[in-house]
Amino acid sequence: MSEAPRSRRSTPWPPVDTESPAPHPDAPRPGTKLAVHYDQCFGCGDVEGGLHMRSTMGEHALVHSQFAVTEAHQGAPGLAHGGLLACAFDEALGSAVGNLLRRPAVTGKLETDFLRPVPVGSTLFITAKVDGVAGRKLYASAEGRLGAEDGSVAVRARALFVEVGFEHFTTHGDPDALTKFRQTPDQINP
Ligand SMILES: CCCCCCCC/C=C\CCCCCCCC(=O)SCCNC(=O)CCNC(=O)[C@H](O)C(C)(C)COP(=O)(O)OP(=O)(O)OC[C@H]1O[C@@H](n2cnc3c(N)ncnc32)[C@H](O)[C@@H]1OP(=O)(O)O
Repeated sequence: MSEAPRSRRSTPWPPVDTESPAPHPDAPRPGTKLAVHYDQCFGCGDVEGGLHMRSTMGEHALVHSQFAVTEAHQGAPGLAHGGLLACAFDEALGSAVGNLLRRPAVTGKLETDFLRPVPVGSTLFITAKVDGVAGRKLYASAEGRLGAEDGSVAVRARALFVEVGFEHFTTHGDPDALTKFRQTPDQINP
């Protein structure tokens, strides 16, 4: 297959003036395996049929995540479903934002570029970073490589996360589940 285009993007990123993302003093050190942020999370939790993603804090404020594509993740025969790939990137990007900035945030916008097919049986190595902060708006981007950290780029994504107060989750979510969530060791607990 010919080399995929380096970029199919024409719009600047981040799309607004931002400040450099200063990692939180309690951000995990490089080499730290990142904890499951919520055991019922479809992305990283121990959920049947979930993505079971695992992430590690890397050097230079990069977060490395792996998504092992199984038969349960198919769209076309033998190939990963694009929506599930977007989900994997939502998780990887959210993990970068949550762990580096330690600010509760939700995905406001998520865009993906699918550059190469991702086969069942492959592992996508996703590297995510926070690109900039503008008040509550937290911009992050990621790329996913096939089979190895230096494999071919198959997917790129970028996202806007919006910082929210914990009332976001109590108002719109399940307060009992949130109570359980906040009892998770090392969780963000303002
Ligand atoms: C998740 C737990 C986190 C807890 C912390 C643990 C961390 C642990 C570590 C890590 C693991 C995390 C891994 C998880 C990964 C998965 C995350 C998800 O799946 S999140 C679920 C999907 N997303 C939603 O359900 C949002 C639904 N939307 C909303 O609730 C609202 O629309 C919200 C909060 C996003 C914004 O609403 P407003 O009323 O608070 O604020 P307004 O004024 O509308 O927006 C604020 C600014 O953002 C811009 N904005 C908002 N959405 C935008 C968009 N789509 N495009 C462009 N700009 C947008 C606006 O234009 C505004 O900008 P201007 O301040 O005026 O400059």
